[in-house]
Amino acid sequence: MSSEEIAREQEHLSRVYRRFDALREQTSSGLAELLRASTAGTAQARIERDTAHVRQAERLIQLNAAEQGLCFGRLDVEDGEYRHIGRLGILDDRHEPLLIDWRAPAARPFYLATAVSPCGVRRRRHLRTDGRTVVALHDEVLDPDLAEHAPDGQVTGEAALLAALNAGRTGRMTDIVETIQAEQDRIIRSDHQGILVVQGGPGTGKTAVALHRAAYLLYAHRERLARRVVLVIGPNAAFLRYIGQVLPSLGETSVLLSTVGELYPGVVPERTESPRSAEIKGRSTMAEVVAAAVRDRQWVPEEVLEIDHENEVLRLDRQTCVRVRERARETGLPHNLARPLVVREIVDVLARQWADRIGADLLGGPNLLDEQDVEEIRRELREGPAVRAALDELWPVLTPQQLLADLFSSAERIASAAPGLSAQEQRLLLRRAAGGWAPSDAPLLDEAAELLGEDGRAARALTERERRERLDYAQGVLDIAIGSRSTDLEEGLAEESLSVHDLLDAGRLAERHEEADHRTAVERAAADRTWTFGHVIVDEAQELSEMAWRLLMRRCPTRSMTLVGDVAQTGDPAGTTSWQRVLDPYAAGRWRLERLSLNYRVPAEIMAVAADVPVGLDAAFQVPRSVRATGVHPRCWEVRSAELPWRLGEIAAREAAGLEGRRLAVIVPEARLVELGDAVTAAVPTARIGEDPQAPSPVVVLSPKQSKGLEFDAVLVVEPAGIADGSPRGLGDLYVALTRATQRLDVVHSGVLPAVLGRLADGRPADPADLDC
Ligand SMILES: Nc1ncnc2c1ncn2[C@@H]1O[C@H](COP(=O)(O)OP(=O)(O)OP(=O)(O)O)[C@@H](O)[C@H]1O
Repeated sequence: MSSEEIAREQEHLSRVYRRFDALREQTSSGLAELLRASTAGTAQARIERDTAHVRQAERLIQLNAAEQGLCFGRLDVEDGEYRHIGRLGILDDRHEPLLIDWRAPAARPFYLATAVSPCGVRRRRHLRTDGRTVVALHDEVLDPDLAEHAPDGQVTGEAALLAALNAGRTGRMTDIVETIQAEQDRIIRSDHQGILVVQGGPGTGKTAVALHRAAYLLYAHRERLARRVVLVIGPNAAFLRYIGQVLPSLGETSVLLSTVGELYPGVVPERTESPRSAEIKGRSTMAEVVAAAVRDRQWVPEEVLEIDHENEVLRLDRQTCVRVRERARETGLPHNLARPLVVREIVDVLARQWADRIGADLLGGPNLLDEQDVEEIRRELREGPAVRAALDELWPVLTPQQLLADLFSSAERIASAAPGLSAQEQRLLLRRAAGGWAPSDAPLLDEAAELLGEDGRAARALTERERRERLDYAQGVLDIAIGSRSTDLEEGLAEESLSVHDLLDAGRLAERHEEADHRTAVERAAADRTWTFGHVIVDEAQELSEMAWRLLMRRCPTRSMTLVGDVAQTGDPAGTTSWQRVLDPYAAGRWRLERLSLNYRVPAEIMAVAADVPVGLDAAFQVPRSVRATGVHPRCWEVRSAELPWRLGEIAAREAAGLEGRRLAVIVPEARLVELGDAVTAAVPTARIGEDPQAPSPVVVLSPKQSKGLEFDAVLVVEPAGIADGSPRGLGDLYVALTRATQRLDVVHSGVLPAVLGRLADGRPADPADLDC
């Protein structure tokens, strides 16, 4: 590329940055002014100031995020005009576009135009920058006339893409705004309103597409989505850390990243459990089990319930209790909300019994007590400890935590609530009441919360008490103000002058002292179980259980969702191998399936080895086509079974020594994670077992499940047969393990290789041509 051309681009880039700096300065001083502004004023004025504050702060975040690689492309269009494309839109002083946001319609041809279908584009240019300096240009000439005269005959095609794909991995996913491909762009900007499912093999950019779709939707529907927040669900904490920087780097903060297990506010899922019990708890039939567990707590005595009252005994017979229980159930109210009815009816029965006894006319006349007396008896009974204890037995107030802890710690309760489970399955649910929660509990807690209902009375009482306290305080302030009024004023004058009371009553003063909720929408969404999100994105969606889907659907009644996954990679026994089975119950006929077919992560040589694995699962699977080959073929090491740990350590140490800042994952059968992990860490002290969600290490030892969604420069897959046989979905796990590498794959085994790795077993170097590269 000629140096004049680079100089011309540099001139434009410098102009863009000058304007960018001015905008940032303006935004940050506007923000500082808002912060300095007094906190006085009407509630309305405060709301307006808070809104302006949030807007300015968001704008500043967007500007800061966009600084690196601010402008990355240029489109030359047919009328001789050109547009620069970047991370955000910037206008000059005369409101002419200096830079177009990558999400704006005018930028779209940058991602879609091809030589066959140029979309009015003559040339697409990628700018490579270092800080604020243009260092290289890559042109793609889409107009045949122009191509003939292109300088140095440069038609660089996919140079920017390949540069991005060949770069070393840092343990943090980066955005792909500069190189989004046409099939990805179509999904990112899809205007489908309901559930969009993106099915694609490993490395096809599903995660990248999902995150860029979130950024696009926030751009296109900012008002609605920023208020309601976008929820992004990932499989585990390490994965969320891996993707955590992508949306902030695009200036988007109205996004909550979470696992399903963390979606029940206040519960941190730390308990480990077997995949088998997680699978049982993930079944949709568990909704019925939870409902039955609630019903089981609505107790009636076998014959009579006796209640001590003032040294006498009141009696509730079974029939009465059954009648009250049925009436409460018939209301259709959640359990806790139906309790007042139960209390009312039971107390009434007892009060009448007591009144009959103490108000009886010994001469046989009518009862001597009037309705007021009976009302007094009701009040006394309601407050009596014995009656309260009886009510707690008949219809206790329950929290979801209490309900499930009681259920899972009692074989008897499990047997009663889950008669459909075999005795062995019931045993798998049994556990100690203490010990916290597992990820599979969150959907059950949520289900229980729906059935129990929040008992809002306590919260309402608290709000009322706080309001009264504020009023009392305000009244006190006014009284002090009146008390301290000057006494020097002449009488007449004092009457005429306005008092504080005339200007402000206690109610309005109290309102001023009301604490504003300064939490962001994302913080509020995270703390609120009943929050409904503007859009929900689910990554590795094939792994979610039926119960997890029930929870997510409740959080998104509009069904505005993007689900990305690969049913060939399903590893969790609770997960699915059919989108239809998962979605039809919630949105039959209203979900759309899109496919991604190109593999950006895994080089052709590795895919040639991995390609037969999903075919072993289902012959209909289409393996994605790799966009690049590296010339590096996977290697296979056979070692003696007894020697595996130390030989693995030796191989890992050799690989680690040649990493040069790159990252290596050693993926082992889950059952041998600790044993083989120890062997690797003994040989490579910097290695870690399990990806650290806080900081990645250059060498990590992972189970296939832990490696899901992640990628590394080099991968060592250990004992593939152990992975394939390790669980009912073992082939899915093996496919995941084999497709994590961006550069090189090695396989270490002691036993026979699984048949699906035939190409590796043949010792034939994998041939990229097999994948139609
Ligand atoms: N258009 C693109 N430009 C540059 N890099 C891309 C592009 N598309 C995907 N990638 C890169 O390819 C790699 C794989 O992408 P991603 O993790 O999104 O794939 P995936 O389909 O979610 O994979 P898996 O199902 O195996 O987890 C990532 O490093 C991503 O940044």
